Amino acid sequence: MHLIETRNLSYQYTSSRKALDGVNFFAPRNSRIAVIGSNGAGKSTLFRHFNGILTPSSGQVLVRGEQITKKNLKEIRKFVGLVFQNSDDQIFSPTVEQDIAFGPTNLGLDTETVEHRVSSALKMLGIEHLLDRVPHHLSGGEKKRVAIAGVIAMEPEVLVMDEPTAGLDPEGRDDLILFMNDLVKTYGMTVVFSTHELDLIPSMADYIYVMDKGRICAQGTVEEIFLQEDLLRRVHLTMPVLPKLIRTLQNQGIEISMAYTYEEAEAAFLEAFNGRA
Ligand SMILES: Nc1ncnc2c1ncn2[C@@H]1O[C@H](COP(=O)(O)OP(=O)(O)OP(=O)(O)O)[C@@H](O)[C@H]1O
Repeated sequence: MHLIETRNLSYQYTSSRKALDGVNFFAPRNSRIAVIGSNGAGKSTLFRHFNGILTPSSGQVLVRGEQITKKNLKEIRKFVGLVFQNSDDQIFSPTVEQDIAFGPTNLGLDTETVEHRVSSALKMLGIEHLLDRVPHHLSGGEKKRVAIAGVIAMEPEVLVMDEPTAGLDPEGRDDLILFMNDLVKTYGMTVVFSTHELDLIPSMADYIYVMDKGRICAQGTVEEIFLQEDLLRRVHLTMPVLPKLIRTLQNQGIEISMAYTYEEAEAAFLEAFNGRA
């Protein structure tokens, strides 16, 4: 049984084109899944189905094998935490502390547990110093961390993040990648996210879904997707810079292994060029 599964999921806002059209998606336990696609491809619409914010026009959404109903909605939202693309849609309390406490308090947890959850979430996101700040006065990157902390404080088993790296500075992005990987490795969580920063995906995901015009047009491992240059071009995406450079060198007859992360590329270049003048 998958933690999240959609079967032939379609969704239509009031406009004529379907925002989702027959989407079959699944997230197994302990996986790191990237969903990519150009603007308007349907990524946010898909994510909003995972915890019942949107209800399918047709098809099914199953969470732990169960369809989402009014009765299990609260339980589902505890299980699947969704971080919105725009942090302002998520943050509304007068202080950061109150904002992060909002979710756990709503779960009916006692004060001591709520305090513990809030301080752990602040620590995990490295934002203890923001505790008393007014959320709406924070920078974009700070707001993003607060929004993620608020969801983490609910201790979901699946964390769904819509463009989590957008607006973060380079250090903030690196911290987020380490944090996400730690959630999966140390806490056994499942992470599903969307991004336009394809270069980051090899260090953040094991599996990729490619969306175009409301459909899943390809899916596979990082290697399987990023070597399909034609497919990426067709859906208005570009191959990440490291595999693209290595592919160019290979096409020029240089013997070098394909690589996707910085560390892999460093090893591949050293192996290929070691000893050359
Ligand atoms: N509230 C809404 N009302 C009407 N149409 C909407 C609404 N939200 C999204 N859409 C439309 O649904 C389609 C999918 O949008 P969605 O936001 O899911 O795309 P996305 O892949 O997340 O895009 P982006 O990368 O720009 O965030 C688009 O055509 C969009 O215009």
